[in-house]
Amino acid sequence: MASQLERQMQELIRPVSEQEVSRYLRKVIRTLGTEGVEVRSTAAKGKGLYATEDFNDGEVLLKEPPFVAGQHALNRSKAVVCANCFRFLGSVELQIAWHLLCDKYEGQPIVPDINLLKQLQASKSHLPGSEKFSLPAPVECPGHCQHEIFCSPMCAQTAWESHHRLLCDGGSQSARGEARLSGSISHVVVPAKAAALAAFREHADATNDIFHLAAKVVAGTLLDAESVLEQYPAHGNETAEEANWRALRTAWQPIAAGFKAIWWKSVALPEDVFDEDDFRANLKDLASQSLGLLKNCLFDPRFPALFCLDVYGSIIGMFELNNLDVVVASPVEDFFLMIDGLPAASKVEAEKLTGPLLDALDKSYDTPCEGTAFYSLQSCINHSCDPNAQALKGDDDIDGQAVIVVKKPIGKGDEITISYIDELMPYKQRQEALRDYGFTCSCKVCLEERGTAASRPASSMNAAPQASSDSEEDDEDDD
Ligand SMILES: C[S@@+](CC[C@H](N)C(=O)[O-])C[C@H]1O[C@@H](n2cnc3c(N)ncnc32)[C@H](O)[C@@H]1O
Repeated sequence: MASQLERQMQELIRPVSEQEVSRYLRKVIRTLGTEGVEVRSTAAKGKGLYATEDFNDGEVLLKEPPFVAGQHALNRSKAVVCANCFRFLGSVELQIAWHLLCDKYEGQPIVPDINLLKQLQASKSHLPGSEKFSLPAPVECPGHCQHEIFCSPMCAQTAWESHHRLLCDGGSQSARGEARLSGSISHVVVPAKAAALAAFREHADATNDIFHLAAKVVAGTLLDAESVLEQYPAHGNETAEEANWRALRTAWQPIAAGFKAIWWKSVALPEDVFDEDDFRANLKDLASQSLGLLKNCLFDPRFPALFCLDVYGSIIGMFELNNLDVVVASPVEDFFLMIDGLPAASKVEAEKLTGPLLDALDKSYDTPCEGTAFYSLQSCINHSCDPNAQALKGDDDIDGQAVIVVKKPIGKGDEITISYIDELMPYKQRQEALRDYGFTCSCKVCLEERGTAASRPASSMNAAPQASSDSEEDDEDDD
């Protein structure tokens, strides 16, 4: 007979009822204040986002902050951003100096003048015209750690309450056990926990950024479960274990509503991998290492099911199947464009200072903030190769919100679709790219193109994705 832990684990990873999902997503829509959309399910595609009113070309139909998100590890040396909303911080000077001080060639910084960079970083030196690009001053993490900074006390508090309270190593203060902040899961970070957090972070940085997001989900679920227990402690005949399980199931709702599959079972097999069992076993092993390190920092005996490997695998699988890239344009790019557009005499003068910096930044002068995020509502939008909407940011969108813009008129009742891939690719490449999402596209364009292929003479037939033929003839046909 399955143990209680096994039963709880199975319950967390199984798909939940449509009613439960709808209830949760209606709450998300209400909280966002979004109008004109609803989530519905169909047998063919599962959940989808539908219009409940007409939308015109160019209208923004959804703006949604991430449920969980993170800046890519490699991008952290290029862009100093708010760890909660991804706005660029400080000043253009800080951004340029940080980027150039982090850029290394054979262990040495590639910099024109290291003293100048340090002065720019400390706001002791200024670049001409930079005041036109004012950025929010960095706000320290409430737990005084060095890993996360924010654009405002509100962002700091949001991150703190949603996950960071458990993932903060609290800098020197709390390492000595002095920091006491809101909430009853203690934030006293003893050196052993700080070391365990560092080991987890190091492993995620070296292997897969997605583990950072998974850790935020685990931490957030623990904090939510704790808060459910505080508000609704065990009552009547309920045992403490039953109350803990009730609290965990309630806290798990946002993840339960996400489209999921276990990571190592669902990732598409890369074309150059021939030993599938070995490939999947390696991914599972990687997730197991990461979970082991996370347990060293966060394990809570009240909620053991949250630390089962399959549960961790389904959180990661949820990102794999739903993630949207976070891209926020850099103000540094606009700054150099402004310098370039100055009247000739001022430009010559300004470039005495900015020219060597631009040369040193070279092609990466316009590097945006890059990361990855899971959005509760945006992740319900299905794919079409002829989409009526797109994820598209405007000049005002200077944070990590998902912005979905209407691409062609949408009528009341229509399904809202975006393209997960470059929809201009030929049929076969599109299906290949969609393998990562685990489905064969049945949008109107694909059905038509499949029909065309099926009606061609056998000798020149374009292979449907399942029949995958790699011959050159097929490739040419696709074009
Ligand atoms: C980001 S989710 C979209 C929401 C999803 N339908 C759900 O139930 O949560 C992506 C998944 O939706 C399904 N899907 C999206 N677009 C589809 C399409 N055009 N045809 C068939 N399935 C699709 C696939 O299972 C895909 O892996």
